[in-house]
Amino acid sequence: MLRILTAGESHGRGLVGVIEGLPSNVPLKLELINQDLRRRQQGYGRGGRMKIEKDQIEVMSGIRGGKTLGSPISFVINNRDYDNWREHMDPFQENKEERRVTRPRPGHADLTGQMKYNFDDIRNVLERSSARETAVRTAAGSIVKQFLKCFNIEVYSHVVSIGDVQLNKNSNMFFDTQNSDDLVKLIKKADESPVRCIDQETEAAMIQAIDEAKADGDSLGGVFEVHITGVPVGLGSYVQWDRKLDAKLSYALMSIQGIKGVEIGEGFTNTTKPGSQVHDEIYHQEGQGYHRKTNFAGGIEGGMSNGETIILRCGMKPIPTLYKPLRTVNIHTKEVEMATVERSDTCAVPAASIVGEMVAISVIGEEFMRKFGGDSLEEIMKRWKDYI
Ligand SMILES: Cc1cc2nc3c(=O)[nH]c(=O)nc-3n(C[C@H](O)[C@H](O)[C@H](O)COP(=O)(O)O)c2cc1C
Ligand SMILES: C=C(O[C@@H]1CC(C(=O)O)=C[C@@H](OP(=O)(O)O)[C@H]1O)C(=O)O
Repeated sequence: MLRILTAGESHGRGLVGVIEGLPSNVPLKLELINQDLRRRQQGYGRGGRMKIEKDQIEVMSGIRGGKTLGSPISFVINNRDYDNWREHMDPFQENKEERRVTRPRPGHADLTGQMKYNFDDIRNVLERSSARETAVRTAAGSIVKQFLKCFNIEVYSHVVSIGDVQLNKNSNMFFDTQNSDDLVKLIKKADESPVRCIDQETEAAMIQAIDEAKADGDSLGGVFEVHITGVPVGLGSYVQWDRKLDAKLSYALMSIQGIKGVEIGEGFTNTTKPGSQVHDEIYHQEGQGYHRKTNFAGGIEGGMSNGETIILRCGMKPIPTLYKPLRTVNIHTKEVEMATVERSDTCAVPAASIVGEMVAISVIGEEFMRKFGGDSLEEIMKRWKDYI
């Protein structure tokens, strides 16, 4: 079992992560983890906080001499912003009453969290509900990513829509496995671009949409796509509902702050077509084995990976904090007021696409361990080679 736990408040001292269940002897480069942390911090539409933070992993246990020990890996990511928030975070502060956050933001965890945990200060909710937590899941996923790279499994993502600006459907949605290498090249290139879109013209329109939303004090959501290549046939299972790979991936992706929809392959488009145009025909060739020429299923059939690229699409709602705030109710006076304006992102879809990669690859890691699991990398490698 591969398990990942996170802890930490957005403006507290820092964040903590624990990963348990990785085998020993996996070579890990901290620079690659820091690179993924940097990728998550970038993306057009982010607010002032990302100029303050320079996320870096500080390993506390589980790695020695650049390799995993098989023991729990624990690590810390510091919040540089803590120095600016010490007084707000101190429960014995002076002016405590005045500093309380009392005007819940529609769309955030504020109101329900305050009622559920019986707080008189919404800061107690927003500190943990914040997507700052995704820095830890990114670092953890990046570690799992390095493990799976030993087995030629890789993960990519790109943004397919921001607000109502969409990537032309024909350019990537009707994914043809024969052209997958070309698409991967495009997606890798998009990693460098501000919105992470594979088409430059669409990218420019997305940037404009974000700029306009920012100028209006508004926010935008959108859709990103995650591709996982090299996944062997048979991760996940049809034998029990909670072992299905599509269900596990959806669960993990849905847990990312702001994600409200998950689609596997052409899930929704397929609902509008007859079966003859939807199901991927099966071929066999010496050397290549079984394969498909289309991938409308997104690499998963019957709750199991079928050997094709796994394609996942996530819909993110617009950011709840608005500089032109919505109407709300003060939790102390019950008077109508405008919602709290905390410093905020305008659009975090490009950033969320990196988190999507990392939580998806973590699920693949967990299922990979379930199928080929062993105590050392060498032991797992033997089992994997034998199976392949
Ligand atoms: C990378 C990332 C950055 C985010 N930045 C903000 C932000 O700056 N302001 C904000 O109000 N919400 C932001 N969110 C979204 C909120 O965290 C999220 O909407 C909130 O926790 C409520 O959860 P829910 O939308 O899943 O219901 C961000 C989400 C992600 C993934
Ligand atoms: C800190 C991060 O994202 C934060 C997520 C977030 C929210 O409400 O989810 C609100 C903002 O926090 P702050 O008010 O400190 O600027 C974002 O910056 C991060 O991604 O590392």
